[in-house]
Amino acid sequence: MNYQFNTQFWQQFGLIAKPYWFSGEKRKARRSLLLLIFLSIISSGFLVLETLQRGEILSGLAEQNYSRFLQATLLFLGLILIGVPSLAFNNYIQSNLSLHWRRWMTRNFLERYLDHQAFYHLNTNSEVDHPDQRISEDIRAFTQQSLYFLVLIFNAVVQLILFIGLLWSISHFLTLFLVLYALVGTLIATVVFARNLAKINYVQLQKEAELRYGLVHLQDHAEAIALYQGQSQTSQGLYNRFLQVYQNFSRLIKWEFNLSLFQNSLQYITFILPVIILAPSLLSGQLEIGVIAQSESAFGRIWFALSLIINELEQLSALAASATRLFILNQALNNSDKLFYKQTIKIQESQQFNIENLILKTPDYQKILIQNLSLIIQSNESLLITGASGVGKSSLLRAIAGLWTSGEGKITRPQREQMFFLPQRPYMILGSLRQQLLYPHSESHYNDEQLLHVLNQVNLPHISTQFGGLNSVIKWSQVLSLGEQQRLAFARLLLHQPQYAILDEATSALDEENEELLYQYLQKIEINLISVGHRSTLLKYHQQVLELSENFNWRLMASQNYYCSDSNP
Ligand SMILES: Nc1ncnc2c1ncn2[C@@H]1O[C@H](COP(=O)(O)OP(=O)(O)OP(=O)(O)O)[C@@H](O)[C@H]1O
Repeated sequence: MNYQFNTQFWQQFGLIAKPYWFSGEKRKARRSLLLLIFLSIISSGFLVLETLQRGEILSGLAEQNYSRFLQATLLFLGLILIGVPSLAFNNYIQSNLSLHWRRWMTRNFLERYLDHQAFYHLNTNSEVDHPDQRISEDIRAFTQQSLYFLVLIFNAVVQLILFIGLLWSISHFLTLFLVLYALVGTLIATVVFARNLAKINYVQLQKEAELRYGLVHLQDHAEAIALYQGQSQTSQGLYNRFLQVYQNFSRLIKWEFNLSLFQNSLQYITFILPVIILAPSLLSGQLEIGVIAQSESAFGRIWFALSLIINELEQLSALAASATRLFILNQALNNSDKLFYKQTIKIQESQQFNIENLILKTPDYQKILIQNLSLIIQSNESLLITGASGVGKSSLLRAIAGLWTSGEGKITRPQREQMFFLPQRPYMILGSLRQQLLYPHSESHYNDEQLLHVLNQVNLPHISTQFGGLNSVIKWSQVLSLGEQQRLAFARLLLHQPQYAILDEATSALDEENEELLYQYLQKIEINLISVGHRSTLLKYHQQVLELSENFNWRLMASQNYYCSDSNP
């Protein structure tokens, strides 16, 4: 991980920042950026002229010259009329542009996160922790802070150019002294503080994400934790997560304290420096008092420009941490299909279904689950997969889906759109009952009557009225029993009517009567089944049985023979 502001860091930064400015929105984005730069010039010009006029007002007063005083005051008021709206508009454009940038980046990351099911693979990669936080928090910080610094640096450069002339005309020595002073300060700040602060900020983001994840986990598993009476263990776990946040933040506070000492020491000396250096010229009558005020202002502005890194080091370190986290996520998303696993099991799409010499391993390649499996499922046949817990039944389904590719051999199967998977744990989306039924599609080709009919078919005639109709949005996973959720999942399957239904213990929570009802519907509409299950009652819906056993052994037989064999389920 890179915590230094070196070339590599800036390359990574550029890689994250660049795409938006070359995207379909580039014209609008660049126009806003140009406007922002223009407003920055106006605002900086306003600051120079306003400084000069303030000096003039003071000099007019000291000289007791009424017309000089009046002219300077009127000019000052005129400047305010132009300058103040420019400053406000400047902020408005900056916030707006960063919001658009954030929208674009969020969409871009989200699309790639969901594309090719990268979210599934990323979950098993420890380097890319908490992609949720990277997509929400880090993108927000990155877009806001990048523009903030861009404007700040631009303002600094403009003010440097404008004020350095003014200060140079007052005192060469003062100008040179200030430049040297700021350079030495920046060097010390970068070497001593920057690297440590960026690292601590990076860890802070990580720890905050872990704490938030723990709290969300508690919310998601509230019932299980309450039934186990696991509150004290959970509370301890959450507090431990918070302690890590606390400890790292304490380190951050200490470093910020040291930085603040350093910043303030440098800063306060600059308040008195111009007066000390120019005092002899003022006392000897060479300079007016107004010039001292002008030089103080110019000195302050130049100091602001030159000490940008020193003064903004905390923010810069936070930006560096977010940029690094986004860079890592970006890289993982770009390589999600090849980064984590070697693609070894071949998948071929066809109307046939067969498996040839399959060796299936866990994604970390540490354990062989199935060795040399070959089978054919005829177009009018169904397959029941059975075997002891943990032998690899669900993993075989993952390989068929293309989620796990670790191993060897070839799987020939129809396109994914023609296959419908019901996973072991029913998945209830956050949405209405209608969306629940239509999932994973969002557009409905079905009217209310058809949706209610399918609910009836899966023996859930009551849930629509019980929970406020098809459009009511509630936490379905909390209000429906496991068996009801499994029946709702079947309703989805009946609506979609795929060529193949892949059922991973999809009726495990149902009584035999309900299970029979659902399987009979599937048989009636002639969907090919690949089921994982333990009950002998399932045998009659499948023509073949694949039994997996320990030490990656397997046997395949016709279901009627399996029924008679001595190790039937
Ligand atoms: N992401 C993973 N990384 C490494 N190993 C895994 C992963 N997921 C599962 N495994 C391991 O793979 C083996 C097979 O798991 P699988 O879920 O296929 O078992 P199963 O036969 O379906 O069991 P059950 O009947 O209990 O659902 C298990 O030993 C499990 O620990």
